[in-house]
Amino acid sequence: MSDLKTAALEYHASPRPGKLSVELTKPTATARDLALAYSPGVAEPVREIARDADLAYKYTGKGNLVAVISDGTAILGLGNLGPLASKPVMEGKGVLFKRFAGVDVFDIEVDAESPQAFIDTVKRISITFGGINLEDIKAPECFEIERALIEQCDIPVFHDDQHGTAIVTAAGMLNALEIAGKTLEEARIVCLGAGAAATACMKLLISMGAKVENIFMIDRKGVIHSGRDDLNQYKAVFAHETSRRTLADAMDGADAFVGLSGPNLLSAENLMRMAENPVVFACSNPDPEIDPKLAHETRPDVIMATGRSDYPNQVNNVLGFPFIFRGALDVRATRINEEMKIAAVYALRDLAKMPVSNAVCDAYGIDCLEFGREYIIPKPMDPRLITLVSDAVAKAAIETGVATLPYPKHYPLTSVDDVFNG
Ligand SMILES: NC(=O)C1=CN([C@@H]2O[C@H](COP(=O)(O)OP(=O)(O)OC[C@H]3O[C@@H](n4cnc5c(N)ncnc54)[C@H](OP(=O)(O)O)[C@@H]3O)[C@@H](O)[C@H]2O)C=CC1
Ligand SMILES: CC(=O)C(=O)O
Ligand SMILES: [Mg+2]
Repeated sequence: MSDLKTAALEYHASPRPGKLSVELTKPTATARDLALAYSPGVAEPVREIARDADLAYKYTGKGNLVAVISDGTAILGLGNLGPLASKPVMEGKGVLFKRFAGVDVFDIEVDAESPQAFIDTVKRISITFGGINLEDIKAPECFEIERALIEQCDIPVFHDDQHGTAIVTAAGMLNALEIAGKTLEEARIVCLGAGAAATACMKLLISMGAKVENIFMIDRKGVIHSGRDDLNQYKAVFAHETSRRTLADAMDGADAFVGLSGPNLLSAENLMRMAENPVVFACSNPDPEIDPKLAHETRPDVIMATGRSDYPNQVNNVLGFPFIFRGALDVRATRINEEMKIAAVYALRDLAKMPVSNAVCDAYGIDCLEFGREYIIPKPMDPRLITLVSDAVAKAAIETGVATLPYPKHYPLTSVDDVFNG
């Protein structure tokens, strides 16, 4: 077994199985405490909530509790391995929510025989939560699932692989193109993958200025173009007239490559076809579309990112979902809208240009981090993420009328410790 494999299995198994547990937030030392926490005292908040459902936010953990829910149909880039196998990833998302944004998580793996069964299950349990983070659900089913749940629930429902990924990719892409001396409006972009993450990433880039005719999206059958008659409605949006048919065709002269597909699908030969200062986001997890070492050897001018923690430029939704939900929960937003997503993009983009503290550099064993080819996007350990991204999201929710609470008195947050000092 490789060192990482052994260490990863040991990490998950010991000293106790898994990565998350439930903690108590109130005293339980005395009979009096128990009389308040449970019978008879618990009857009082029950009566209050029955009278006014909003009081669940006052008397229970609902307002800080997010469900991370999967059916296991697209676990990272590992494919459809079923709901139970997705549990380590869902627990992992819970770890990140809590560590970076103080958000409590129940991970829920649903063994559903159909998208409708999944929707029904999630809808029925949704009242328990302040928000729902859908995770690792494959396309195209994920689109209808998310749409139906947004419509049926009055709390934020957010498919992280779509929107979290899109927000972080857009922030990184704006910075990478700036370093390459190019613009989103003019960039020719190849997107390998046409599923949940790829569709949302390209849609967001288009809404921020990229031209659909400059985007070549590729699925297992090749380039998505207007001559194809096998496209579902989600892929058809990206079809345009072109004679390019293969990944190699699409890569000729491309300014940016975004990989949201699977491991080792981008060859050195195809990388060679790109324009100067090529931007390569090989975001498939755990194994990228091209090994960064090979990419750098092939193209010394490459601006390279992956989805992983162990290379520079981690373009991964970990930079999004904890802070986006933090902001949305704190103003009790009823949804996460486009304005909130774009506010998060700009907050991430701008943070990468600010000086980085020694503490963050130390956490990564790096002497110095400065905006440039090896640092286009903030590090997840940067404590300013909760300050800037959550604040931007909360403000955008208020400005667009989806917040049901005013701007919090304890904002902007300086750390996770501030979350309950409001
Ligand atoms: N870094 C990050 O933050 C994130 C990374 N990802 C990564 O993106 C990838 C896709 O995830 P997701 O969108 O949720 O999954 P989906 O199942 O929704 O989509 C997968 C897509 O990849 C395409 N694909 C798979 N193999 C190939 C191939 N050999 N050639 C061309 N296209 C291929 C599929 O094509 P077809 O439509 O023809 O089946 C499909 O469009 C995963 O590797 C995942 O780890 C996802 C979210 C976040
Ligand atoms: C990062 C992530 O959500 C994924 O690879 O699916
Ligand atoms: Mg995912």
